This record gives sequence, C-alpha cells and structure tokens, in this order.
Amino acid sequence: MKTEQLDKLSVIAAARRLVVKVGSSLVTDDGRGIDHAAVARWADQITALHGLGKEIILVSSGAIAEGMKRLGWAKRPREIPELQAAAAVGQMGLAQAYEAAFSARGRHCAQILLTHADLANRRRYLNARSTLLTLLAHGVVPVINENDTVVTDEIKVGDNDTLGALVTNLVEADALVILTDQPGLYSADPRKDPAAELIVDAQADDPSLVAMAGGAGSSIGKGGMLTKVLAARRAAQSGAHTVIASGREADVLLRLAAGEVIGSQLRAGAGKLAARKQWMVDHLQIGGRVQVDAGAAQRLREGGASLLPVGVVDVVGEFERGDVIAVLDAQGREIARGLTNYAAAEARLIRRAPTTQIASILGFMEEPELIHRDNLVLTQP
Ligand SMILES: Nc1ncnc2c1ncn2[C@@H]1O[C@H](COP(=O)(O)OP(=O)(O)O)[C@@H](O)[C@H]1O
Ligand SMILES: N[C@@H](CCC(=O)OP(=O)(O)O)C(=O)O
Repeated sequence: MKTEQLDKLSVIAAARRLVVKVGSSLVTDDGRGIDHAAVARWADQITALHGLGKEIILVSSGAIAEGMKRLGWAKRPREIPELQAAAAVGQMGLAQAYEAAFSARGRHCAQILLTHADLANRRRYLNARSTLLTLLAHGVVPVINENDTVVTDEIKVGDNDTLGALVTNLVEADALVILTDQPGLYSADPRKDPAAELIVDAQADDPSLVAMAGGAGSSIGKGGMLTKVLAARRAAQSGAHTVIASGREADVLLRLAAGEVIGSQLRAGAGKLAARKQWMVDHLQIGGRVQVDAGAAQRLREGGASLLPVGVVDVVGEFERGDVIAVLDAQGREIARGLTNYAAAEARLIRRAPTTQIASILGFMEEPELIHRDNLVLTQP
C-alpha cells in the first residue's frame, strides 16, 4: 500500500464503462438542498466522457436528505415510514434536477429505482441488466437509487456504496468511482484524526483497509467509509477497480479519465468470478443454509468438488430447488454458496444419505449432488 503520490496512470484511464456514485452530502450540499451547480458539473463531465466513447451509470443518493429539506425536517426521523416518506418526496427533486441538467446538454437520463429483491431473483436480475445495457446502447445516462419508499429490511441493499458495487457487477463495468465529501480513504477518519494520511493506491482486498474505515462522519451520509471499502472489494470480484475521491474536486471525472491519480484507488486483482457465480456472491440475504461435516468442508475448500447430501449434517431455513443457499462449516462459518438441486424439505430427508439411497428415500432423484460444482462458489476459501 502506498500513501505517496504515484506517477502511474489512474486505473480509470483505461475504463470504458463506469459506474459513478455520488453521496447525499454532495448531492444536497450537506443537506441544504439539491446542489444544482454540482449536478450541472457532473452532467457536463458525463457528457464530455460520452464524447470520449465512455458509458456512465450514475448511482445517486440524496432522496432522504432532500425530502427532509423539502418537508422542513431539521432532524433525521427514526421511524421507517417517515424516512420512506421523505425519500418519496426527495426522489422527485433528484429526478427533476438530473432531467433538467441532462436535457440542457441534449442528453437523456433515466430513473431506475432498485431493491435487493430485484437483483436476488435471477430473472429480474437479468432483466435489470438488459434494461441498463439497452439504455447505455442508446446513449442514455441511467440514474439509479435504492427504491427506499418500498424497501423493507428483507429486501433492502441498505446503502448506495453497496448498490454501486452491485450495479458495477451487474453490468460488468470496468470501474466504480465513489464521489464523496472527503478527498478519499484515509488511514483513519480525518474528522477525528488530523494526522490521518490519504491512501493513494491499494489492493481492494487488502484486509487492513477495513480497519481504517469508519462510519459516516455526518448525519447525512449513510455508510461512511466502511461501506465504500467493502464496495470496492465487492466490485473487484468482477474485475472492476474502484476510486474513492472528492466530488468537490474540479473536473474530477474528466481528470481521472485522462489518467490523473486523484483520491484513493483500490485495485482489482487479476482473478474474476464468472458472471453467474458473481450473482450468487452478490446475494446480500440468503434464506437457506446447510451445515456440512469437516470432510465435506475440506473437499469444498480444496476447490472443484460438488456438495453431496452425505456430507450435510443440518439444513436450516426454507428454500426451493434452484434457490441460492449458503454452505456452512462445522463452526457455522459460511464457506460457499450455490444453487441447490433440492428443496429444504427434501434436503432434510436425504442429508447424511449416500447418493445410491436418494431415489429410494425421495421416490425420485433430481441429481446426485445437492449442489453441483458448476453452480458452487467459494466465499471463504
Ligand atoms: N478512514 C476514513 N477516511 C475518510 N473518511 C472516513 C474514514 N472513516 C470514516 N470516514 C467518514 O466517512 C464520511 C463519508 O461517508 P458518508 O458520510 O457516508 O458519505 P457519502 O454520503 O458520500 O456516502 C466522511 O465524511 C468521513 O467522516
Ligand atoms: N438511498 C438513500 C441514500 C442511502 C446512502 O447510502 O446514502 P449515502 O451514504 O449518502 O450514499 C437516499 O437516496 O437518501
């Protein structure tokens, strides 16, 4: 990890498809109301990037902060319906601001409000992907936010840094740019530690980054730096680099695209998960779990093995054939995920059974494996 300035090109220079996430404090001028000048600057830059052949998806926060401003609420409410009401009011403001800014530059933008449930279901996921790719193909700028007004705990992503990473993986973007109110990731929260140093360049999966990142420094932002670091790690799994930089830096997107190193760049490694395995890893909430014995856990960790019913000691929760379920080791830690060939009720009947007995226990056999290796991804090797 380096904290000194690099002379190399920014990881954004070579990126053709970018997801740009803008935080609430930037969008709403620290809660004072939509910062139309900032929106205009981003629209200018995105229009110029289009001219360079780049595709941009915007993930914009700010609905709740703007809704609170419009409703005259000085303090962030605790009650969920109040927050959802504020989001509904504020989202109108965001849509209006982006529409006005892009149409003034001869560009179309499109509003997309997503929940985790839209991405967890394979058909809806592929549908969201096709819609986004179609919009990009038509030169439209998708503007995404979480559908805060309808989300419940079970279906929410929770913060837009994570949503930005999920969208990055969904459209296989080359890079995720997270614009925030700080110049980047520091070795500690700079609001609390004046000696904190800017991290200029690091591997996204470097475990020491998580310890540096704190929560939101203001009541306006949601996730703080931790969700940004975790988003970078998530985006890196599909091969995308992340830059965390100040959205108040002049021409930040254009300068990054020109190769200037600004803020913190968190690099993806060489490895890249296949798209379907990435989709499984990006499930934030998993209904079903199976616990396996030590032998099965070891075979899975070595890689290339399927999970057979004989290795399963316990089945937790309800799931259907084709659902994504988690595989836990004897200590209860998740080691893998995969698409199950059997529903929970069937898995309970055949757990511990050798393959040769599946048909006699159930009266049929879908497949000899509970999870075939092609449908299995290690989440903790
Ligand atoms: N290590 C860190 N480096 C930089 N900022 C940090 C760090 N840890 C915590 N923060 C806080 O994270 C805040 C940015 O997160 P947040 O308020 O959620 O912004 P946004 O609305 O842009 O998502 C900063 O204002 C800062 O106080
Ligand atoms: N979806 C919410 C934003 C949630 C969020 O993650 O906020 P932020 O930390 O400012 O990016 C809204 O529009 O208010």
